[in-house]
Amino acid sequence: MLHGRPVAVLGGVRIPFCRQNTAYADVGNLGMSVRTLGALVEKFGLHGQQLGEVAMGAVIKHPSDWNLGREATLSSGLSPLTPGITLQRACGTSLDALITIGNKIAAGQIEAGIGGGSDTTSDVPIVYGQKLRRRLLEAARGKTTRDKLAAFKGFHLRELKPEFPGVAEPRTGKSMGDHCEDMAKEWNISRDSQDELAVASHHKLAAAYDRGFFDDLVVSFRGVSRDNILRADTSIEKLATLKPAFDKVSGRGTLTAGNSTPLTDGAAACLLSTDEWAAAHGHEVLCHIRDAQTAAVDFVHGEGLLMAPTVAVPEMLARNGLTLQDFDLYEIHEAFAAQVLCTLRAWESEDYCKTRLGLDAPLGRIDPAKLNINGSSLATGHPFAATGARIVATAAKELQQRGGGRCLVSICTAGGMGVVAILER
Ligand SMILES: CC(=O)SCCNC(=O)CCNC(=O)[C@H](O)C(C)(C)COP(=O)(O)OP(=O)(O)OC[C@H]1O[C@@H](n2cnc3c(N)ncnc32)[C@H](O)[C@@H]1OP(=O)(O)O
Repeated sequence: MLHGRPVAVLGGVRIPFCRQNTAYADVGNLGMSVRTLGALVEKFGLHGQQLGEVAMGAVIKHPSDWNLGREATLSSGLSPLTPGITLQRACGTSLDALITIGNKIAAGQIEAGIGGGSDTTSDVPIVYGQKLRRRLLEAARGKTTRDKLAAFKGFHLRELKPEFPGVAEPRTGKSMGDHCEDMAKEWNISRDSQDELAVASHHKLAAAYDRGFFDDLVVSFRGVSRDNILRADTSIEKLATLKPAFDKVSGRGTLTAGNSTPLTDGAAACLLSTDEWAAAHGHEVLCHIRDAQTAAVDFVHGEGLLMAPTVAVPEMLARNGLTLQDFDLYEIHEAFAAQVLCTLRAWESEDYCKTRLGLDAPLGRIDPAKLNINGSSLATGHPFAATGARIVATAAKELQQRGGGRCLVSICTAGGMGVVAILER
């Protein structure tokens, strides 16, 4: 989809992203989403207005969040006649939310809508095992005290053992970091190159904050005004001292706390519309979403878990008659420094491009000076479902400030998928 009416990006906002168990430990997805949507409503003067749709998502979600998109909309200041939907594609969630809104706009179903996402790694749903859950339901249904007590016949204390949401892939039992460590070994990605990319991300983000780039993109929340993950004073020498975080035994582990995204809380959202709606409401169009694509890899049988963007991008380029070099900016989500470097190396590899991607020649090298120029997830942090909207808001503003250009957005996700898009002004 998206090839219908042009889909305009009018802008976005986010709250500062915060390390797990810090400033947002007691807020949860709904609180973060409401603050973010409320700020977007404020920024674009949307009080009381009815939009076509709000699509929000969260990866780690409480049942009490209910339909997060609708619940957050109801507290955002928008008209209660604005519908809301909740969706989820792991780390690609809010880019997918924006594509969903964009497709509705392109198809002529709505004139304007919001896409975004939120994630908490602090206020996570911790549940009891199935046996105790069944007992509790049975007890709740019991009409008499005797019935209720009967539900606990044979109860054992071990049933109280809590179950935490896992960060491991259900099919492999390995964490994202374990999978990315495998990828780094397969593609011979050195520790130094990972640390260099991580330090550069922090320095670029700090510089962007210092020159005021984020002044209208990041709204303070809970007394925080900048991502508390950002370390402007980090250095390659400091990162070199950190121990491997995932492969701790082989002596060949290269992923550390410094070149991996930390567990993060945060939320972000963007406003999309038709060109006509933007003009009628007095808003500048920052850029358009030209196209988008998703792909998946068979990580269960050996492909790199986070390599799906390498497949999605050439499919999207071919459809649009573009080469990998036809971009002024590249926003590649930094799940791990190694994942970005594996992706770039794969696109440069003649063997991979021919045998895996079915291309005649490698996609080639990109200009590193155009990559994540305002920092990315290694420095901002990565609240899974918020990252896509953070990236689109950042890239749209950068394109507007430059007065034109084209940006490739690329996000890898858990479950071996990739979501990519082209932004253009
Ligand atoms: C598709 C996707 O996006 S997949 C990605 C999904 N996300 C994930 O999987 C999250 C991955 N990350 C993690 O699991 C965790 O952050 C880990 C395991 C990497 C690290 O966890 P922790 O060990 O708790 O990290 P912690 O924040 O304590 O940092 C460890 C040390 O490194 C130091 N450190 C971390 N980053 C930096 C930095 N940039 N500069 C200097 N020092 C740093 C810390 O100060 C700390 O030092 P200390 O031990 O002296 O206090």
